[in-house]
Amino acid sequence: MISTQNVAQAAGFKPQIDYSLYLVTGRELLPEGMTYLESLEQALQGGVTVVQVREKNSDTGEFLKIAQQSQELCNKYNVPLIINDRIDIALAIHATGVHLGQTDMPIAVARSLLPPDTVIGISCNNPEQVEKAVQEGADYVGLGAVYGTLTKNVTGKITGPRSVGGMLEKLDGSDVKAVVIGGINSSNLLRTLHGSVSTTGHVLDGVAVVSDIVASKTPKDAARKLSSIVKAFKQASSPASLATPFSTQVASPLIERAAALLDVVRKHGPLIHQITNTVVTNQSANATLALGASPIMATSPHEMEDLEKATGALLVNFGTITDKEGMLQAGKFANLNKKPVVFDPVGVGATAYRRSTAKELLNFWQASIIKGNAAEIGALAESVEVQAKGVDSGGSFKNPAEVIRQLAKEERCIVVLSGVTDYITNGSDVVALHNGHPLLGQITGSGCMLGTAVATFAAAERLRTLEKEGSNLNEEGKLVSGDMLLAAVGGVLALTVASEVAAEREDVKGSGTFLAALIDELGRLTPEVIVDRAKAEAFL
Ligand SMILES: Cc1ncc(COP(=O)(O)OP(=O)(O)O)c(N)n1
Ligand SMILES: Cc1nc(C(=O)O)sc1CCOP(=O)(O)O
Repeated sequence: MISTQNVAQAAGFKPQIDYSLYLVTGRELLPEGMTYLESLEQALQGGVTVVQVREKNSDTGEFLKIAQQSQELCNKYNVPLIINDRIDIALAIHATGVHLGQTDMPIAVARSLLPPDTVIGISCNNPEQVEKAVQEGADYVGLGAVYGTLTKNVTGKITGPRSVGGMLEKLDGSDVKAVVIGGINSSNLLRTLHGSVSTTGHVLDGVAVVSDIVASKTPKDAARKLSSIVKAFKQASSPASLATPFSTQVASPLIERAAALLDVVRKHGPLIHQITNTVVTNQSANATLALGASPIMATSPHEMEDLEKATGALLVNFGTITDKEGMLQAGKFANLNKKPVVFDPVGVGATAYRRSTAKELLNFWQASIIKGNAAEIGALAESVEVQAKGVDSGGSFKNPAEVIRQLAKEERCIVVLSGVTDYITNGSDVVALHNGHPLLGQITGSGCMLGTAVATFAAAERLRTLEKEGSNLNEEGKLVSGDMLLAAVGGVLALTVASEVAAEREDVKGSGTFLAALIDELGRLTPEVIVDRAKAEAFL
């Protein structure tokens, strides 16, 4: 049977491949009772869009037979076939393409041997390799390994999604396509797609998978699940589906909508899971209750799978980092259950351990909102402008809006920079809020309570959006439903406005009575008071 791909090749055109779901075969992983061709056909029926035959332990004759059989099946489903490493096998079956590794035949030599319309892909593990692949005329790159995998002994570094952005940026201005590979499954796929974007907005064309499909007893279902996640992500991130940017809104409706989330908190009383530090656990829990939500301060990694199904949002505050495994698992399951994750990297600039832990966490799960003071944001942004003084900050940025914009693009999330003026960005629009009171600086943990308030409003914004939008395909493709910029603005305003009202009370004589009054005023706060007192400015 002749496929459309073969017809395009025969006419001398390079075939256009849909890389959305790229199956790399692995016969040694097949479950008992499942034949290779049965598994491949099911995978094709489930929505695999391109297949690579990868035979690491076969002699030439066996490889050729498997390649021919695979091609018959792929042609039946009009799916292109690529051969791993072996130019001779690709030539023998007129394959659509070959996939080369860094230590395989150079692209130029492979090109000289293959018909000009053959697609050539190459594995890359860092931006320099991607740059070289573009110069040498690759048609696509396989980036990885993005996570650890049992399928192959990976020699390069595990990139994590955060390093994929830097590699994708090297493809800007070229037609070279990109997939990620290594440890991808239906549980981490959406988070991987969301996190693997360059600061210039370059996204992946697809994902390559071996074991999640090949080792499955139901490869059709496995492929279908992966395929629907990729489709939903592509739909949600298409320009037409992206939310109206703030720059086309006026500031006051934004404040009104953010303040209105307080009513949603009180209507639903969402559970706010907080892994926080031992200094502030009690007052953060009381602040959560006062706002109308319900705190749970669990830390054990063993309960995160259950907990993140029930929670409204997760706050990871690593002020006393004693529960790293709990933090890793909590974020992973929050991403899986599409719950907002607020990260408060307390004192991240203070020690090398904190810096490496922050990187590890941000590579393992995707934060929806990062909140920190100038020193914390500076440390994450690798800026030398502001120094850490323990968990406090010394100095300020010359251009805070630019620092947080860049960090938001790199981390693919909302960034809140707290201080006398609080700055909030989604990577393009920046809101500055001038509320708050100096007494907030006189109590320990006011920054941690800010994280609590932001997480509470994030839970409310997600609930509000799901109530309004239901479960359409556009929401399915998002890691978290709702406008997390709005949530961050609401959470910051709730705490800072309540602090102003508390400080004005006659019974407040100093920081001790202020803390009690602050909890009271969080409980008495209304959306109207927030709107009346909000001092907001927008930098577009
Ligand atoms: C899509 C895709 N990306 C990367 C690889 C790995 O190829 P390589 O580096 O040649 O390693 P082996 O597959 O030969 O072990 C791939 N096969 N496919
Ligand atoms: C074939 C291959 N190449 C990799 C690379 O990093 O280049 S990782 C990998 C195996 C991917 O298998 P799984 O989807 O089962 O994790």
